[in-house]
Amino acid sequence: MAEKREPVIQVKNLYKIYRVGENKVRALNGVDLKIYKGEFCSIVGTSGSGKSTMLNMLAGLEKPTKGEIIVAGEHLEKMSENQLVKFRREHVGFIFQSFNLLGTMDAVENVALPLVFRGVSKKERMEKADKMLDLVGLSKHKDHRPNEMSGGQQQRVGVARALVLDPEIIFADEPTGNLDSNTSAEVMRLMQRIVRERNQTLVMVTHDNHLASFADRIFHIIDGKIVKIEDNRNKSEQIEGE
Ligand SMILES: Nc1ncnc2c1ncn2[C@@H]1O[C@H](COP(=O)(O)OP(=O)(O)OP(=O)(O)O)[C@@H](O)[C@H]1O
Repeated sequence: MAEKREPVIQVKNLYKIYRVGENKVRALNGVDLKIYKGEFCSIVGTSGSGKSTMLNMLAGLEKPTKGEIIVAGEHLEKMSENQLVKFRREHVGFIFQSFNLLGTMDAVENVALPLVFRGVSKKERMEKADKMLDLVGLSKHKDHRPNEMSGGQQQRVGVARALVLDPEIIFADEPTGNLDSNTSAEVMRLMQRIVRERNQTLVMVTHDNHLASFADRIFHIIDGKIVKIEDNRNKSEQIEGE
């Protein structure tokens, strides 16, 4: 059972409170959750519910007001900025809504780019990027630039680029926000398959219940609180901690 395994992400009593003038906004208002290795989890909620804040905390992009965030055995809330940069480089991959591809580079070069910062040789970079593009079904588009590809193809390049470093955890913020519903479903199925095959952990935030349902488990967030966890694998519902 998943519950017996060590979680790769654990959040305890997490709060993020923003001050806006005289007011306090409780973006996260006491969150507890566990995510296990190999899971595809989605965090779903309406605009302003706290999804992006949650993802930023889990990825070490922002500091909490209170609480613990333990990712890959490390306490993020205790880290300095420099330690967080190192943590992200070593453990985390990102898939963005806007793809963030470089227009002057072709698909292989875009996918190989993160490896440049790792000091990987050119030959090895190209080989790895080439393999990743095969994995995401873009074997025929390797020398295409972003403006010579469809939105779905561009996002598949984005997925390949996030995975080329073989990160333990991948974070995706509305990864198909710019795509039509059929293409979105295709990208979801692709992410689902790859994460399963490679036993990676994927955390996605979205406002879209249908897209969220592609995940193994779905965390519903309202006003900075997880109100329900759906388990798609056995279709039962559970409340965290029970
Ligand atoms: N830097 C900030 N300063 C003040 N308030 C903030 C800040 N960032 C977020 N908030 C507030 O915190 C709450 C949660 O915001 P968050 O961006 O996490 O929501 P979200 O669910 O991702 O929404 P969306 O789907 O619209 O992106 C909102 O009320 C928002 O106004």
